[in-house]
Amino acid sequence: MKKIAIFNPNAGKGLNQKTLALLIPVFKQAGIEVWISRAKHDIENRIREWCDEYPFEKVCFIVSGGDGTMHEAVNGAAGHKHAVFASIPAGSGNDFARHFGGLKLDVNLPERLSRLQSEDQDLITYSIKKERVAVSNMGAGFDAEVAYSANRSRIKKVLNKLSAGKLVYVVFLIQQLLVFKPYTLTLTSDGREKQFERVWFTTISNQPYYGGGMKIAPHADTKDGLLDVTVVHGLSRIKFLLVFLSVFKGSHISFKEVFQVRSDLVHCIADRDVRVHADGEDNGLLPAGKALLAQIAADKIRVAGQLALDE
Ligand SMILES: Nc1ncnc2c1ncn2[C@@H]1O[C@H](COP(=O)(O)OP(=O)(O)OP(=O)(O)O)[C@@H](O)[C@H]1O
Repeated sequence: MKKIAIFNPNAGKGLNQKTLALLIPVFKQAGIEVWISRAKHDIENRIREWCDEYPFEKVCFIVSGGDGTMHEAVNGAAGHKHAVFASIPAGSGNDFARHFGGLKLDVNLPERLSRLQSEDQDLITYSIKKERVAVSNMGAGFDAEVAYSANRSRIKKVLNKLSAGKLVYVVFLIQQLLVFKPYTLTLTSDGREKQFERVWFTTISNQPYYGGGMKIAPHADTKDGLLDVTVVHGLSRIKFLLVFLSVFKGSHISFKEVFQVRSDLVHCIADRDVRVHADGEDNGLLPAGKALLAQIAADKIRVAGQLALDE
């Protein structure tokens, strides 16, 4: 199997050049090609090229970065049946590795990698302007606005360097709490249509975690062929804050204003333009009245990584 280690030097605290200089010869010796990305979209594009170069060979992409980097990587390999992913969690959130497992970046990585089993896992396909995939979750509303503001802010880079990247989300959570305007949602899931008023956010989850360890869909299972939909609606600003904070523990599901359903196909229409994220990455605005369609992808994603993060 061809093995390629891909590094996003801008994720999290940034790449430690000294560590990498030490590791590159070890990786090469173990037959692992090393590639360092420079700019957004490079990983997606380069992985697509590799998949075209090796159409019938198994290729293991060992990806160092956060959830945004994993989002790029899985989109690059979408439709390629022989791609396997392993994650070196190096971002500020790392929800991919929290659920699927991650590898520590050290000289023993090649040996650990060779012992890992890979398994097929569900993947989300969604379409707004074009068809894309998301591996952990996607959503519309308040959380997408928080992620959008946080990822664009300069303070995230500074806080990441201080290993406090998550703090930026608290800053923008408070800001959005003051300005966010809830929307009306028409949701079709599990074959039924339902309307919700004063919706703060709608999340479509493949796995339990999002936002850096928040248990938004505590019972989500990446092998059940179903998406876990969460709609948080009908709350005052103060009560919404209370419910949102309870997501860290997963206890939000006991509030009557939190609706959850499982479905292989989900259809969302909002009454106003609403911001959408996929794996925490901005996907622009879903225009009012236009449908966001998300479903379990026909093809599974193969992931190697049983050493789940224990944070
Ligand atoms: N292919 C790429 N090559 C280099 N830099 C990238 C690439 N894609 C994104 N970036 C930059 O990397 C940073 C974000 O990476 P990523 O989203 O993986 O990690 P994070 O934001 O630190 O953590 P998380 O997404 O887990 O919260 C941003 O500064 C972004 O501009």
